Amino acid sequence: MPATPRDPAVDAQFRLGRELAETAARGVLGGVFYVLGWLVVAYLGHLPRDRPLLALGLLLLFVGFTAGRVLLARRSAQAAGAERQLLNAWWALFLVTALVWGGITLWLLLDPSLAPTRMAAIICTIAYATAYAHTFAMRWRRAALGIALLFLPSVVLSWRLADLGGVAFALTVYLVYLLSALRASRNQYERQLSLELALRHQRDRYELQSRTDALTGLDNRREFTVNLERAFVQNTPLALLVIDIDHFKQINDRHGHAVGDAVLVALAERLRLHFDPPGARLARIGGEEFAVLLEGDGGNLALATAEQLCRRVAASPLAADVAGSTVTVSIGVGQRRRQRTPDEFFAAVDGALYRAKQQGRNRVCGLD
Ligand SMILES: Nc1nc2c(ncn2[C@@H]2O[C@H](COP(=O)(O)OP(=O)(O)OP(=O)(O)O)[C@@H](O)[C@H]2O)c(=O)[nH]1
Repeated sequence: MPATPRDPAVDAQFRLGRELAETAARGVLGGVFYVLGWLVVAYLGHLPRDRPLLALGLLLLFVGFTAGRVLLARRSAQAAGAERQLLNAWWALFLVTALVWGGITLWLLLDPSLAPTRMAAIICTIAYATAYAHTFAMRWRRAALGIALLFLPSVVLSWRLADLGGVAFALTVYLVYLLSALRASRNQYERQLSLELALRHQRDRYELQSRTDALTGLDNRREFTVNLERAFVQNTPLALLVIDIDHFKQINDRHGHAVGDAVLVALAERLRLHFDPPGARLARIGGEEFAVLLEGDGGNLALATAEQLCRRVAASPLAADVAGSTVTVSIGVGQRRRQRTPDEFFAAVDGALYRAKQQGRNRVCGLD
């Protein structure tokens, strides 16, 4: 059974897509909280009355940031191929918002006339920084920068303002807590993502196994049926070979089951060399029975290709252990013409294989 290839590029793309989806889901509402925070802070500081233009200008700025988030969320939903640029745009918006809010708190703390609104501003700052630590740990360095932009002005200035001494201590302790919470969230995010990737790999592996023949690695009968039905629906030129090893029971009886298996594996390898996947779909559809679906131009050459294969198998031993005895195959082959269903087509080609067996084996029979 072939192993499922683990493609690091596919994993990286999955991580990026997942990160963008989570950033968009968590980020889209955040802008509204800055608008609300600013409304409260401006109201408590009597800014609409004392400095209406500034109050309105900052309100419009936060509304603009929120609109930017909504636009980015829309684009993120159809991001195929532009995930990295969109993530950078999200973070630019987050960090600019944090910078503006940090600047506002700096101003509020420095201006004694705005003392009544300081606590509201600090509480909003704590809330915004907490959101960074718990919901944006996917990029911990950027989140730490966001926390610093929001929080440092409050921490630094509260240490310098005599009336905020107690708050300064609490803010400093909280900042340390936030940074450790950010680290913990980051580890949890990574663990969850790794688990999800492992589950995806497991799902892909089971999915591949359900389509593949365990011994030869070719498609199994179920996959063959799916491909035959699909090719039928697409209505492109289509040919089918059904190949059966002659007297396979004798090979098992004479040389043992393990050698029989080796012959099956060797024939599968011969088929891979003889045909040209993916133009041909190769399957093991029964014990010692194989099928080849040829789509497109290859279908026109089916009879000649089948005869060549038949000759080549008879000419050289399929596996070292049966070198003394000749292994041959019988092949039924046909192009899709009047058959109305995949079952009808398969039955017709299988009938051709039956005739090849009846006529003495080691030969190719086409449709009547
Ligand atoms: N080694 C091995 N043998 C298998 C496997 N699957 C089926 N067989 C054997 O394949 C043999 C098929 O025998 P038959 O159906 O009588 O066909 P045959 O001997 O090839 O005779 P003709 O098809 O008439 O030429 C049986 O002995 C099965 O046990 C397998 O996976 N490995």
